[in-house]
Order: sequence, then structure tokens, then C-alpha cells
Amino acid sequence: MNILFVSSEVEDLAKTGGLADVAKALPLSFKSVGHDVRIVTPLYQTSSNVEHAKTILTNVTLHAGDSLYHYNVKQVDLHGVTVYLVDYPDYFFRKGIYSDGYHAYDDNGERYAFFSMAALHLAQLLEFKTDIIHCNDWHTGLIPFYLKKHWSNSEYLAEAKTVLSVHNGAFQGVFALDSVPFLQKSGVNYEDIHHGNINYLKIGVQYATKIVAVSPSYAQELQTDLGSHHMGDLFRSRSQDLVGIINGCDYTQWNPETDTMIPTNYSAEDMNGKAFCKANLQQHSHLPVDGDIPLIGMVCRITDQKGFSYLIPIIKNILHHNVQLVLIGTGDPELVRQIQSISDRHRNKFFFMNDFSLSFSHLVTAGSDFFLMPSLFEPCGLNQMYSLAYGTLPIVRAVGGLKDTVIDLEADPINANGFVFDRPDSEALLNCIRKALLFYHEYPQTFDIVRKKSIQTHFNWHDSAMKYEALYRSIN
Ligand SMILES: Nc1ncnc2c1ncn2[C@@H]1O[C@H](COP(=O)(O)OP(=O)(O)O[C@H]2O[C@H](CO)[C@@H](O)[C@H](O)[C@H]2O)[C@@H](O)[C@H]1O
Repeated sequence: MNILFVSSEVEDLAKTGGLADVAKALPLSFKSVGHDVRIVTPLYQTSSNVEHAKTILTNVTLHAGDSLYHYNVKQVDLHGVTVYLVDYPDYFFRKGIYSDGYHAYDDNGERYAFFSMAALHLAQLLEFKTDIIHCNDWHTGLIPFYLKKHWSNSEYLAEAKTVLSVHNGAFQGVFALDSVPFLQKSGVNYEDIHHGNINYLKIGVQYATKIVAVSPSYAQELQTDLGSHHMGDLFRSRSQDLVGIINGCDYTQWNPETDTMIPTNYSAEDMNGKAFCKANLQQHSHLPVDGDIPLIGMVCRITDQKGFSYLIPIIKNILHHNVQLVLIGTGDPELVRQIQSISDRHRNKFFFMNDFSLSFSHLVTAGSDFFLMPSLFEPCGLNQMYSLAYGTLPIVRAVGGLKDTVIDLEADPINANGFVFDRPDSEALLNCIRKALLFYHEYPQTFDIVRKKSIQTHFNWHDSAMKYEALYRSIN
């Protein structure tokens, strides 16, 4: 099949979170089973690995309402998959991808409406006869709508079907219609405008041929009032076309046997290297180097989604125990300030790195004993899969993809690979962490068995790609 995979971020080129991981791994899996898949993504000022990008379209003109856009298209190769980079500096040559670090850019509505149009436009210009357009999150939510309104007679796009993956339904892209002038002229239906605003994700869910939630549990949650980010009616109305497909783990990047970013390699058969990684992590984190102290790691965007509202109040209680905590993340400045201040007061137990570092994220994943992910909601979650691959037992809340991938020790001792709590509150979280610490101290042999087993838990991208493929075939 000919698949156009459109994403605002792609691992190795530009990344703020898990969307990028998926936008690389899934197309590569499609390619490996013989599909012609092309990725479309913006060329940002901060994009990596684009020095040798080849310009394939120069100064092409896109008419959008009364506006005229002149843009270029560049091309790079990502492990055998062609990536088209939409080059429009006015929108994408900025310090950040979506924000200046504090505030979302005012013209995000315009930026991604243009990007979505350009993705369709360039498929037409490049004569790519498309079977499937795979959209991802709100940034590309307008594509199914544009396709229907403006490209239904196109030789190359008329037969295309759209699939929208919802990686994070909390981000919906809500913009005042009058802030996106060309959108006013593109035939938006009256019923899609709410108090003068247009919601890109809603439009996507409404018009896409199929909708994919990135885990089966998230697909169910999206149809409840509590878990739907206020879009329950819409998701319920599309329940026949909504499926849950769990993400995979990219074991070419996340494998303790081959990882070149950690100080030494190890495997389920020989775990010695893990202790060395722990010592190295303690050193890098300016913590006492002591193999007996349980070490809890965390790698995430610092946002409410990740459970900080009930984690921050009990960090002090966690640190009353003989434990070390290492957290790397960037995000909400107020949460960052609170976390930094706790870390400053507990320097010998809690290291906080307010940065985005791939290599340190690998070291935390390998060197920790436990990986904390107490998310308020978690569409799929990738870091719990990464930590399982490194024998680092996840402590998670039973929500979304976390529920689908982590099995609690108390609930199912035979198949357990981590620790799970239910209620999104400080007490439940603290109890769960205490259980994990107790287990570490009291049952070291069982702890070793469980972590060896966790390394053998696999979530292959190939399996997920096959589910997507079956979905594609069902609509083609
Ligand atoms: N400071 C830092 N330094 C280095 N790396 C960092 C980092 N902060 C985060 N990362 C990396 O970013 C990715 C985060 O992925 P997640 O899936 O866990 O969350 P995210 O909420 O961004 O993704 C959303 O989309 C994905 C993909 O579908 C869903 O799994 C998820 O539930 C949903 O919220 C991981 O690769 C992680 O290692």
C-alpha cells in the first residue's frame, strides 16, 4: 500500500515526546513488510540530521482561501524511509517546536493548518497515489476534512482513506476561527464552530475514516465521560470506527544488550552490568554510590498528565525512606520550580535534571531499580516498556496503556512485571511505592526473578504494525 504518514515530530529529526518515537518506528515497520510509506513533517530550525536534505520542490504555490503560500520541500532518508520536510521558515524557523518554552506560539492554528494542507498538496505534486493518509494528533486533525472538501477530485488523493491516531487527546488544538483566516474560507461547517472556535482534533475524529487510540484501554476510556477529555459524545458516536492498538517498543534503540549510550551492556542471563550502570547513574546524579539503596528513576515531560499533582506533595515522604530518586524532564515552569526546590533541599537523595537528554534518559532507564510513572492519564506510555526491557520495574497507575502493559505483583504474582495502583491520589501512590521498596529489601531473590522476567516481556512494533495493516486493508 502507499501510505502517507503525517506527523509534527519524528524521532531523529525533531522530538518533544512519545509521538516522535511512534512516527519513526511505525513507518519503519511498514517499510519492512513492503509498503511504500513516506513521512511528511515540518522542517524546523531545530531539526537534526537534515544537513544533507535534498531540495525536491522549490517555491511551490499553495492557494488557501485568499492566502498564497510559497514553500519548498526537502527530502531526507530515515533508515530507508523517505521523509518529506515542509520548508516554510515563517512558521517553522523558531527556537521551539510548539512554544518558546513558556507559551504556545500564537499562530499554532495557522502553522499546522498550513502544514496539513501542504502534506496533501505535496502528495499531489509528487504524484504519490495515496491509499492511506495516517494522521497523528491535533496537528494533522484537519487533513481528513481538507481531503474531503478540496481533494475529492484529485487523481492521486481521491481514493485515499484517512486514519487518525490519538496519542494524546488532552491536546486538541482549539483556535479562534478568525485567527486562521484561510480556514474561514475553506468551508468549515457551521456545526464545527463552537463559540467562534474550531477544534482540530474534533474535526479529525469527525472526518477520519478510522480512529486509533494508542492502547485498547485508552480506546475504552475515550468513550467515557471521565477519560475522554470532554469529547465522550463524539468518541461514542464513532465507536464503530474507533479501535485501540498498543504501541510497540523499538528494541533497536532500547536494548540493554546493545545500547551504546549506557556504560556497560547486560542481559537477563547476565545482570552484572546493571549494577555498574546504577553506580554510574549515581555518580552522574551526584548521589552516594551505594548498590544497596533502591533507586527510583523517572523520565517524562513535566506536565499534569504525568501525575505531578499527587506526586509532588509526597516526594518528601518518599525521601524519608532509604531511597534515591532521579528525575529528568522539561515542561511546565511552575511544576519545574516546585520540583527543583524539593531537589535542592534533598541534594543527597533526589537529583532533578531539568533538561532533554537522550543519553541521560537511557542511563536512568538502565541504572534505576524502579521506574516511576504515576500518570493521571496515559494513552499508551513508552517509558514503562523501555524500563521493562532494562529490568527496571515500573511503578504505574492503572490507566490507559500502563494498565495494558504492567502486571501488579500483588494481583498476579506469577506473571507480575511491576507495581500498579489505582486511585489518582497521593496516598495510593505512596502505598504503592512503599510496597515496591519493601519487596526490594525483603525479597531480593524474587526481585531478581521478576526483573529478569520483565526483560523478556516484549512489545514488538511488528505486531502493532500488523494490526494497523489489517485496519488499513479493512477500508481499502
Ligand atoms: N527530558 C527528556 N529527555 C529525554 N527524553 C525524554 C525526556 N522527556 C521525555 N522523553 C522521551 O519522550 C518519550 C515520551 O514518551 P511517552 O509515550 O511516555 O509520553 P508522551 O506523553 O510524550 O507521549 C504521548 O504519545 C505517546 C505515543 O503514542 C503515548 O505513548 C503517550 O501515552 C502519550 O502521552 C520517551 O521516548 C521518553 O524517553
